[in-house]
Amino acid sequence: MSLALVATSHSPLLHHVELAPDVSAELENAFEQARTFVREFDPDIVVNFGPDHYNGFFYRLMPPFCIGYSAESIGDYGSQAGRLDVPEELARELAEYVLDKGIDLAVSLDMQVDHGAVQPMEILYGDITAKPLVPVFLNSVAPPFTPLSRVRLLGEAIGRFLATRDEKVLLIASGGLSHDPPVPRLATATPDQRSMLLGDGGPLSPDARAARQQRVIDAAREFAAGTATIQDLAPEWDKELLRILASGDLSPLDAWTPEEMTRTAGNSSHEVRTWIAAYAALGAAGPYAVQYSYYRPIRELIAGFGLTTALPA
Ligand SMILES: O=C(O)CCc1cccc(O)c1O
Ligand SMILES: [Fe+2]
Repeated sequence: MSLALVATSHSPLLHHVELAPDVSAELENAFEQARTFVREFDPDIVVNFGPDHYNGFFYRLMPPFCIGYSAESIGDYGSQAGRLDVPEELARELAEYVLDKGIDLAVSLDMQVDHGAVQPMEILYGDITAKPLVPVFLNSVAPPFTPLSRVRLLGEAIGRFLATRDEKVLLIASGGLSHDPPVPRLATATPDQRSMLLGDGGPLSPDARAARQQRVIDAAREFAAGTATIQDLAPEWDKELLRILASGDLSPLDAWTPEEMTRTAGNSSHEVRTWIAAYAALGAAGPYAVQYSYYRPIRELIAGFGLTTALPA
């Protein structure tokens, strides 16, 4: 067994807004560093820690964690649609192992995933089917949230399972860091939004999807112009998180409450759960060292944008 990790923010706005040329070049350099890293590691399989934004998981039944035995990307914001190459047998063995260690999770025989799960594969490989991939969903937008200690334990159990395997495994985490894009929320939902959040009515109509995406694109333009009402990015919180993840000791995160995360870093800051799980998985196999670390708060993307790579030390 050997492990490697790429954790990166995602933002569908990458393809829908203009960035200053220097920021764009800097970001492209970060992506290129990650591409070189995965090319050199040359994984056999990917374990992909991703959130969802009410495209595959709804309040009709919202699990904290779910492993997909089979999965399909819905293709929102122009992301690549279609089935992922999920090794079903491995996904099942992983889910059984994690449950056996006392970490409750759901399984899906047909997981639907959105940009939040697939964008790193698009950035790294230009193809979401480039590697066999086991999708691990962590609820990161739909309160109530499980404590971070449970996220850490999920990651550790996955890391221990992977330590028993022969494959070279790339751990991918997707999301965060601080950010507060205008994703509909149950607490403030209109009746129509509430029905959408429940998952009633099936897939959004093309018009409804276009309207939903345009609302986020408009919010990003306003946020960059300084006129949006969404919560500001929290660079100090982001840097503290990156410091803790790089330290190899994730236990300080057990004291971070979901409420405080939301208050300080925004409703979608919970996407950092994917990073915590992936780093915990890497750490379960032994000491690690961060190889590359990029961070910049990018209002045009509505993201405290981070990208790190890490390897066993
Ligand atoms: O439309 C949505 O559901 C949210 C889109 C979105 C925007 C900025 C950063 C993100 O992480 C993100 O997911
Ligand atoms: Fe997201």
